[in-house]
Amino acid sequence: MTAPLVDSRIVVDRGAFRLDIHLRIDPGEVVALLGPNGAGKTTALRALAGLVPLTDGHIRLRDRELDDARARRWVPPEHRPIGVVFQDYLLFPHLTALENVAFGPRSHGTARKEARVVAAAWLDRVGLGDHARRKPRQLSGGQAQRVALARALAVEPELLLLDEPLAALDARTRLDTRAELHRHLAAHPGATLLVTHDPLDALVLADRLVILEGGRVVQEGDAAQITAQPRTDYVARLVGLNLYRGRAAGGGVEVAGGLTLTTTDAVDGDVFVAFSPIAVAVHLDQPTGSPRNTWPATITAVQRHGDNLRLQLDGPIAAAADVTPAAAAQLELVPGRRVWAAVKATETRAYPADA
Ligand SMILES: Nc1ncnc2c1ncn2[C@@H]1O[C@H](COP(=O)(O)OP(=O)(O)OP(=O)(O)O)[C@@H](O)[C@H]1O
Repeated sequence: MTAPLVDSRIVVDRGAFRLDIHLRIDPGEVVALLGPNGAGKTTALRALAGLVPLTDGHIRLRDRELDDARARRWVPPEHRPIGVVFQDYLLFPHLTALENVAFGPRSHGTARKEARVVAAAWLDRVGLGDHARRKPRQLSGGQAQRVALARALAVEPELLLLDEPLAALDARTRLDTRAELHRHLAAHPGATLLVTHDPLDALVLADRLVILEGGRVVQEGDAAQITAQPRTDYVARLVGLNLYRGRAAGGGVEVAGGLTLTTTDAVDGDVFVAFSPIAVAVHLDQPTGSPRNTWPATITAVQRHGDNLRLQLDGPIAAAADVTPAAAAQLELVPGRRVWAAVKATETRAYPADA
């Protein structure tokens, strides 16, 4: 096992909110910090950058202690081998693209002339060599993002921090910039921490996902592990699954509302059961026949979901069900309608809750 590049315990108190996480990042690794609003993602990123003091814990980068709350050690941001791209890029409006990028190396002590040479090379690498003299207001959102990335990479940081790097872009630009960012991150020899609440950014750009909720890590792993076995409602929604906690015994899992779901996975004790909204069939009468789980439900909402419609169902368990527009029209699936939901045992996945 290689030694981690970043080894940290980050504790930050902000009034009623407390962030308390262990975060390790390997050399060359891209980690996405994912979580709902207010989970503490930006706080963690700002603590790593040296912009927020630790209440407790430490931040070690390679063999250097950047922060140690108890020893009262704190290395200021400009002396950290860290590059940051903020959510709104924070380009200086009165400086040209070239001067904005040169600001990175300048603030790390590089001489003016050399900083401009480095900056020009980085602008070339992000495809903006011919925009060097433009001011930020003369750049598109995607171009400003690339200037901010060039500025962060121009200091050759050991750790690159990206805070919602694509959030300010429209859908089309986002697609192109995401692919481009992926190339730059693959070429970046240092480690990267990416803060996002877009699961697609995380899945495309990151090697590993760390999921934060309420200032704590609730789950971490690669995309396959997380999508296979979500462990919280937030993660389940993120990967598009219905998720329930229950007690398993003899092939059945007792979940909420006295409902027992039959699964084909051999499990025992406290478990999660997950299934996709696509696996949920909706009927007007209780279906019989092949081994199915069925329960009565009321439609509470109908939303467009890709080519299908997504129904929110209330009942002994809350569930999302995807149906075709044709089925919805034929069965008159509208809010308030009482239906039967059905899921085949083979479409469910059950796994231990305390793994
Ligand atoms: N400067 C501050 N002073 C006091 N509390 C703050 C400050 N900044 C953030 N907080 C609080 O810290 C908590 C975490 O905020 P943070 O911005 O880290 O979350 P986040 O996961 O990045 O959220 P978002 O996705 O909305 O950006 C929130 O409860 C927030 O209200």
